[in-house]
Amino acid sequence: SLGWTGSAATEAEAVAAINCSGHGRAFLDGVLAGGGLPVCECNKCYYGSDCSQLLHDCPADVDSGDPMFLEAYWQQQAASSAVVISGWHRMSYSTDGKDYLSIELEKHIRILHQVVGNAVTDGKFIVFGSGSAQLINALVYALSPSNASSSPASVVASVPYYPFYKKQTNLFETRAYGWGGTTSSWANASVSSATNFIEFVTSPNNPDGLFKQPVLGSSAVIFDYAYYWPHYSPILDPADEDVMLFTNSKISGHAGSRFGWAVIKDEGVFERTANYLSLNTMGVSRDTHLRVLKLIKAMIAEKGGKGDIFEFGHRTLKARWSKLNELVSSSSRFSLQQHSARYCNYFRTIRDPSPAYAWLKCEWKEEDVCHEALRKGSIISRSGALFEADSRYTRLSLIKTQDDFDLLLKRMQPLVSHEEM
Ligand SMILES: C=C(NCc1c(COP(=O)(O)O)cnc(C)c1O)C(=O)O
Repeated sequence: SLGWTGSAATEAEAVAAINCSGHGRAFLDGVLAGGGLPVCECNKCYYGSDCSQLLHDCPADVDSGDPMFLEAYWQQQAASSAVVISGWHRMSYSTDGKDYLSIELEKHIRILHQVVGNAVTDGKFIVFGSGSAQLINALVYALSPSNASSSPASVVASVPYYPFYKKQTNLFETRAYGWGGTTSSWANASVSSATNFIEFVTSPNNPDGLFKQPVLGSSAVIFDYAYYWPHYSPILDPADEDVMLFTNSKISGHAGSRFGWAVIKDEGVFERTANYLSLNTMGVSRDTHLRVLKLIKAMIAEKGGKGDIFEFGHRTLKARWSKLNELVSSSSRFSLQQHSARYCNYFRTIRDPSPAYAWLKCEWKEEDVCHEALRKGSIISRSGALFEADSRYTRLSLIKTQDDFDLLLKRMQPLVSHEEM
């Protein structure tokens, strides 16, 4: 018999057995329906107690980068990815590692980077964050001048950029740093050496999927490698920068677990970042440490095997890209960001990028606000204006559920069948 874990296992199995017709799932902590079992939580546009009904005039929602394309993978890896949390698991504020880190989890993060070959972590420090979202401002704080006498750091990014960089900097700004606009607005200005910049560089980029490099030769650059994983990108050389940001949301797909990390070379910057986390939340939930360790161990164990998550992710996104490319190239109405194939050190072959997002351009003259044109075609996308780019562009998330992607194609089909008036 299973002893004290028996009831936890029985509950988990019962909820996993609830049938939601493949268009939803039930959770242990879901709202209880009649009969005392949690309800099915349905994918967009599906409804009914078992999610089997499809709403006919429901828009395809490809707005958020919600990485649900990996849910199917973990349902296939049920045994290797489950963990039982005892009632007395890590109740203390303190952890076994310094600065609210867990020793085994930090070790396995380093192994994961080694196995994938996408980053150098030897001789560098690691800080955990509740999502890399929490580390965005922690790193800006850590890289800003600590004495009031120096001029504030100007936080900048190149268009199109992930909106959080500007939103968070504006919300949390102090006299030590503030949002300094886009790099292009500084390119021509006579930049005095006194202006110290903190430049965000996302590579591959959100939303356009392109590899990016720093533009201003800033003293401090935060490289956001959220998408530098084989699901989305050929793995060229291991990234080896002073400040690198990663998120598990886009690796295992567990955005809901809120776990990211920074890899930092300079000890002073590490200490300031760790101090921020200590004062902000005293680290990341230890329950999350346990779960993420289990997931990372499973991903490492399956490398190169039939359960390799990166093979699953790449295969899934490659298939989605080929269907989307086929649709878009059949008409002059839209165009997609062109990507070039590169040799991938992970798959040891030349491969196309399969970015998380499609950066779609509306080519017809009168459709200069692209996300509105798509909305009329019952597609919810994320406007290019949010990335400070031209409204002729809009972002399509390709990493949501298969239902979301299938509905996107269904809604795109009629749009590419018309010709310009
Ligand atoms: C979910 C989305 N972005 C997450 C993201 C994040 C935040 O992810 P976290 O789940 O907070 O770790 C950080 N950096 C970049 C470049 C990102 O794209 C999105 O753009 O829809």
